[in-house]
Amino acid sequence: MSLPSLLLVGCGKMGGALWQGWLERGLAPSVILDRRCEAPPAPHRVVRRPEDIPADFKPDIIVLAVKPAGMEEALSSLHPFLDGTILISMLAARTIDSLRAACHEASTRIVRAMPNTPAAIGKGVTGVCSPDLDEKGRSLCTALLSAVGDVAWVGNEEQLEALTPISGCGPAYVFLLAELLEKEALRVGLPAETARLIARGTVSGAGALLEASPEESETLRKNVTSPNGVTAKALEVLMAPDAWPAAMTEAVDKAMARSREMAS
Ligand SMILES: NC(=O)c1ccc[n+]([C@@H]2O[C@H](COP(=O)([O-])OP(=O)(O)OC[C@H]3O[C@@H](n4cnc5c(N)ncnc54)[C@H](O)[C@@H]3O)[C@@H](O)[C@H]2O)c1
Ligand code: PRO
Repeated sequence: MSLPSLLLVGCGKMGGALWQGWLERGLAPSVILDRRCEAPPAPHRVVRRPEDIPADFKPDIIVLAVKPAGMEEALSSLHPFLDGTILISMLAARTIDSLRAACHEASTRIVRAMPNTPAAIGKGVTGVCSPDLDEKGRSLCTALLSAVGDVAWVGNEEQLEALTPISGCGPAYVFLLAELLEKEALRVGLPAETARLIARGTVSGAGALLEASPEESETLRKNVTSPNGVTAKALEVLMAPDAWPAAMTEAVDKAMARSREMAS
């Protein structure tokens, strides 16, 4: 597959993960704009200032992955490239209306997306919505984003905001679990190297099983849990209503509230 003509703006944690995922599939953005991208593997494609983008470059798609606070500045510097393009914003807490306003009068079709960092290895999940796209535009975006993982089109921005604290933030919750398991492994007396190996292997192995198995996650959990056995004792603690279920609800609510606060 070849990519559409693509300008990636912002190549930090998230933009860099997308870039890495595309590169690993033999794809590459036509131009990457990042003011501090240090050691790019394809330097001829990377520019640090919008003035250094070739004036005759006409991107089909611009992927915006700067911090939400940098939206206006980035889009105003991109004005010569916005007419007739599709802009896919990866920004949390920036609405389609605010993106459109920041494009001023340009005839840009706006797409709002929420990716996650496993895109770097082609295992991302990206939620997407747009009121502006026809079938062809949707297919183009799907082709681009499905190169780095699963794509879930949702009907409106409320749904996109709802999935942000689940899939956008979700990898952080899973990495935290790996950190905590490693700490516990150390606490119960395992050597550091073993603690790291078994914590990472447990989280990544469970993730891989979840991916490979047709079973529900609940069934996979029950498969580990012998009646009246060892796991059951641990889950009594973790699954108590005021433990993980309550903590997860509170975490998602707090993340949603922060997203709304950042949007206002
Ligand atoms: N990190 C994640 O897991 C994640 C997940 C989903 C969505 N997002 C969204 O992605 C966006 C980027 O987040 P991040 O974590 O990658 O941040 P980051 O700070 O790591 O990356 C932002 C990059 O943008 C560059 N940049 C800033 N202003 C620029 C400009 N005007 N022109 C060119 N380059 C510019 C910076 O140099 C930096 O490399 C955010 O809006 C965030 O909401 C992040
Ligand atoms: N990372 C971004 C944040 O923490 C958005 C979702 C994941 O704000």
